[in-house]
Amino acid sequence: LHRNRNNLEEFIDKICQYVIRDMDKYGVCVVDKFLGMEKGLAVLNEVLYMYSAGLFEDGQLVSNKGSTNDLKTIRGDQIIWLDGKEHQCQNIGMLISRVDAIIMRANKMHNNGKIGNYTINGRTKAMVACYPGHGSHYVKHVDNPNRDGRCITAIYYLNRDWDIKENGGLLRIFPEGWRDQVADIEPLFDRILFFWSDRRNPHEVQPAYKTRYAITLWYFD
Ligand SMILES: O=C(O)CNC(=O)c1n[nH]c2ccccc2c1=O
Ligand SMILES: [Fe+2]
Repeated sequence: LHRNRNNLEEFIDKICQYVIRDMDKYGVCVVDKFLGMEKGLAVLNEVLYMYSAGLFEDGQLVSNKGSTNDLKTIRGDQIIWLDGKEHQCQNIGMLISRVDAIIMRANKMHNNGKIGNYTINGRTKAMVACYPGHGSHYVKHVDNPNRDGRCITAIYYLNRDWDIKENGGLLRIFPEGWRDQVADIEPLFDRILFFWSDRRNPHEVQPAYKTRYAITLWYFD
């Protein structure tokens, strides 16, 4: 266990350098193979179990232009809020503590205890979101447009064998200052994404045609 702990510490340090550099440079950072296959699957199985148990709240109704241009209301994202200490959520809890470790370490390591210009001192619970397919999407938005305290969005994706052409569900970020460039992020299994939550990063979830799961944490300063 001791050896694993060292590896974990080293891993967290490495990821942390990467997050600090990319957040400073782009305001967006993607890390793949965040937990590894075994732990990633354990998190996915807990999410699937809760979904099959009907624990997700009903998705918000989103009006969608139907094929004949009539307004079709479809169910958008369905969510459940967790603190990771619930029964049957210990792997989700482990994921949350790994992300916390990265953010807290980045806080310490970077220009006297700040990441960007923030001193992170808290976060929301974890929001597990499911886009049920059938074109469910999320319109272009800013997570924190009016200084509600959230400064970093962290999204962990759980979608195995995801084919963006077939299944859609692309996350497109329109980073401020990138002119007409965009950041297209596929919601791939065991991928984690960080970005500044404020107006620097308007983003949208394009229509998904297969069930699409993600776990989001928002960090406060
Ligand atoms: O899943 C993604 O790739 C990006 N997802 C989002 O930007 C996103 N942003 N804000 C929300 C607020 C409430 C419920 C779901 C969401 C949501 O999926
Ligand atoms: Fe968002």
